[in-house]
Amino acid sequence: MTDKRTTAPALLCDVMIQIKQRLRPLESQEVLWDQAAGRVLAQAITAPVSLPSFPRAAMDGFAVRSSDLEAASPEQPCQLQVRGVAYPARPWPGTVSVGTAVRIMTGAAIPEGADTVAMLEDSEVSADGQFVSFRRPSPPGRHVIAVGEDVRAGQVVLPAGRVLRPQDVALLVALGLTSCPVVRQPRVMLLVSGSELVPPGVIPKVGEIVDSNTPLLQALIPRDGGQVVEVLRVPDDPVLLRQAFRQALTKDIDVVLVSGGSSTGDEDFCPCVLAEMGELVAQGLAIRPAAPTGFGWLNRAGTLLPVVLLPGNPVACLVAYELLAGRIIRHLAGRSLDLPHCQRTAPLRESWSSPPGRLEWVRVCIEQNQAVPLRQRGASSISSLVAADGFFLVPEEVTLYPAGTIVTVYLFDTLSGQQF
Ligand SMILES: Nc1nc2c(c(=O)[nH]1)N[C@H]1C(S)=C(S)[C@@H](COP(=O)(O)OP(=O)(O)OC[C@H]3O[C@@H](n4cnc5c(N)ncnc54)[C@H](O)[C@@H]3O)O[C@H]1N2
Ligand code: MOO
Repeated sequence: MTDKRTTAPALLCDVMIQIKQRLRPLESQEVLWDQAAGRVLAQAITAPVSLPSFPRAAMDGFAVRSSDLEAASPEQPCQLQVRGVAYPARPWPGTVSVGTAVRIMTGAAIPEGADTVAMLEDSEVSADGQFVSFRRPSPPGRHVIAVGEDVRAGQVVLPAGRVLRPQDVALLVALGLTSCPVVRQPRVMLLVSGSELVPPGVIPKVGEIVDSNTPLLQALIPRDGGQVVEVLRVPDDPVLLRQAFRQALTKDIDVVLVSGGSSTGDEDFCPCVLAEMGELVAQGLAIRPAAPTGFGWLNRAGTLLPVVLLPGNPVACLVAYELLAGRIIRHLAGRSLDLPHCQRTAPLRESWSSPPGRLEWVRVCIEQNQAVPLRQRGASSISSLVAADGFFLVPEEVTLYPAGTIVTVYLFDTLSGQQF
């Protein structure tokens, strides 16, 4: 094995520039509507039809000719002859002629001849049901949903790049579309290195620890539109690591995330193996925590496979995922590179000093609308991640945020149900 870290830590932004230059979002695939929510639309959708496609009643009442009720007043009600009933599934087939009305239910097609719906509440029906009278006019278009009022045929209803929401899928289906083109989901391989690791559910002996990074990553990756398709646990052994990297080259995957073995310890072989078998672009990033994070490429038959070396410490693993790996997955998935968290601003309750030249990721709680950095700062403390409401970032050039500085807090909870 060659020498350990010898170069200065790379800037995260420089690594991201290379990634954007060398990697394109994945190709599109057609999915059925029931698989579309949460996927990224690959092409804009143009409405093939108008919605509604026929004029519809917005209220229960009577479809009438507005001109018939022009003179209606409490003193001189207008009486019309009732000719039939229009239901949503059973349109009334005739034409509403002068002096006539058709009872109509909400959602039913407005029959020919009628141009307004007089509400049921404004009507008085004769005992035999043959006539109906109105005490006030109903202007043209009243309680009628016109053709194209919701969507006009030819209109762009959803732009390319949209992460489809449930209501977007409802619109697609309402327009008669049963599938749509979406960006293929990046397929991710997790390569989990560490001789001390036992899989989730196995009771560790002394010296062993449970692999908690795999569940962490398996839960984070779908948030960014990726799919974990392979998980491989490998002891800290360069021969087995080389074998695992070779295996990665045979798999139908788009990204490799390696957990552990990224640093300078005697058994941290991942950077060297990556350098040997591909290209190690960065060994160490100017970030804190997760400084040992590495990045590089494997070359699979001319196609570049990005490889992120995530530090083994759980907090560092999460930070390296959020700042680098998650961004690569979102880029491939056609999503924004911005952090996907809900954000809020809050003043810092106490001052915060930060090392120069490193982007710092700080765990924080929101208390009484103030951002309170956590006391527990260890890179192996999973409970600190659980206790935190979110994090804020301190840019490379900042060394001090005095108390009261307004920081942007990225919240771990994705829905804003939480009350602070
Ligand atoms: N001399 C130096 N030593 C270290 C440096 C350094 O710059 N110089 N950096 C430290 C930092 S910062 C970190 S972070 C760690 C990163 O180390 P590795 O990526 O090589 O990770 P490991 O040594 O394999 O593990 C570190 C720690 O995390 C535990 N671990 C590993 N994998 C998992 C997992 N899947 N689930 C839960 N916990 C895991 C592992 O047991 C170790 O306790 O290096 C420092 N050292
Ligand atoms: O990245 Mo390490 O977790 O800073 O200790």
